Amino acid sequence: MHFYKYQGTGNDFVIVDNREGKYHELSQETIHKICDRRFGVGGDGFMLLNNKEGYDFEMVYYNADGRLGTMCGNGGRCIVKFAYDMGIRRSEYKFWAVDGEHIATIQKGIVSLKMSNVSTIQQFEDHVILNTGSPHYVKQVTNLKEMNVFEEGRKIRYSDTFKKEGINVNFVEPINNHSWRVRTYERGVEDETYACGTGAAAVALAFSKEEPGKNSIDLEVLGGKLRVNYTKNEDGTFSDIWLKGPAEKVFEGTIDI
Ligand SMILES: N[C@@H](CCC[C@H](N)C(=O)O)C(=O)O
Repeated sequence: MHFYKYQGTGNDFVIVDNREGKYHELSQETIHKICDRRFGVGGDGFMLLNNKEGYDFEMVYYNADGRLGTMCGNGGRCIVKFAYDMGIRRSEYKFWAVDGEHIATIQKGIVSLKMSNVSTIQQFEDHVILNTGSPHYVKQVTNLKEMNVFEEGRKIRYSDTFKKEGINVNFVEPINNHSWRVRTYERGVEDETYACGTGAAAVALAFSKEEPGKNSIDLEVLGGKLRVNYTKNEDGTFSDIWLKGPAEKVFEGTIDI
């Protein structure tokens, strides 16, 4: 199987062009092995680029554990860059993913991806839960640089409340008024990753200003910088959510499956 490896702020993915439909039947075990950093190519996730009527393509996303995933923001940005590199050239992309239609653009190496609208945010005493295409737990902490995100994130992800469905756990610390530092424990990878796009969007919305209006937040993640733009509506819902950042090809090759 010919594969391509892409990364967006260090969130890395193996991508396969499946427009001929040869790879619809890959097993969970095969995908898990491809994503293994010792026995396979290595990646936080695996994606198929499929044909889809009425769209430029369809994105099918699997977590590194080989299970079909919910939406992946950085994966979405990487697959748009992949589509461009494969000759699918558009000024504006329209593609289908597990949570519905997405729009994206590429400008000067920055891939901007429109995320699904968010209507509900659950506020708890010391954390926030919301779904930006994937489920996220967001908690503000101090000394984030020194924190053991793997251990602390894992405790929450495998707590009685979340162990069945799983959740992505984001720890955040403000840098200034418009930027936050974020580190994420990702469900399905079951480890800290260098970035999480739906997590970055979740952090931006979880700590949005009280007043409705347009806003822009910068997120510093282990693998670089992301930006999230959004509109907070009068009724407290969020729309026009854009995830922005770099996405690039790392290498390509073939693997026996
Ligand atoms: N890396 C992601 C999120 C991928 C999905 C996640 N692992 C889950 O199971 O919810 C991103 O960039 O959004």
